[in-house]
Amino acid sequence: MRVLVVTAVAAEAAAVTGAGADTAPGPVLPGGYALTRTPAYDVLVGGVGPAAAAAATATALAVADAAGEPYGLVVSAGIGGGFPPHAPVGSVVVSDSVVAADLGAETPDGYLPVDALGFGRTVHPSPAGLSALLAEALGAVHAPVLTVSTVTGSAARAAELTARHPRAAAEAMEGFGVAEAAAAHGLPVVEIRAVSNAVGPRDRAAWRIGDAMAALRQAFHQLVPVLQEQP
Ligand SMILES: O=C(O)c1cccc(C(=O)CC[C@H]2O[C@@H](n3cnc4c(=O)[nH]cnc43)[C@H](O)[C@@H]2O)c1
Repeated sequence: MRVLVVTAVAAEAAAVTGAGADTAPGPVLPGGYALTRTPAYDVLVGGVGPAAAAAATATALAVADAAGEPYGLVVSAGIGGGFPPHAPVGSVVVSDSVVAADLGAETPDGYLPVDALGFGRTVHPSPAGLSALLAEALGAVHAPVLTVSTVTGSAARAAELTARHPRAAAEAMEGFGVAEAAAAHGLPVVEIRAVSNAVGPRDRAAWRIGDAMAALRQAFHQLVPVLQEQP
């Protein structure tokens, strides 16, 4: 099965590709997106935020389809914020669902997700068996991962998200965009996040980006044989 891994930035892609031997630069895709090939998966740098991630992922999937080499699985990967106590800094989260957490409308009675307004969707379930297998292989938290367009920076916002999504273990900015593109191509999606910071009041001094990149690299090192075994 061909696997497409989508990261936001080049440093995350380097952590993911660094885990696999024999990396080779792939074609530069329309739009200028950089693709790197490894024996186990291709890695795409798609940009920050759900819209950039959706555009890049859709491009890579369309190019692969046109070449007659379609992907079978899409993975959104990178660093992210962890919801205490589920996902401490340095831990890894594998999605059981990818959730758009701020796609909707604010009303006097509270937030309404876009599907409650009669449009689209806000949840992409990850394939249950595969995502559980990946989480088990990594010793990772297996839980919903939220996609936000604005990084949470206050206790009040963190509490609001936790109230709406009590099982959520992580938030990041790209997963739902990747998932929308994957779904348009009929493909399953899994999100994998290494936790660099706690979701809550902004505290730049507490970010552990190096530790999270190391955890991301180690996670994909462990995933290579698991992904290569998939039919
Ligand atoms: O300025 C801040 O307070 C701040 C806090 C955390 C992350 C950022 C970023 O600009 C990074 C965005 C980038 O990294 C992913 N990411 C990492 N941590 C989080 C988070 O807590 N919430 C959402 N996204 C996060 C994200 O997927 C982006 O690719 C700034």
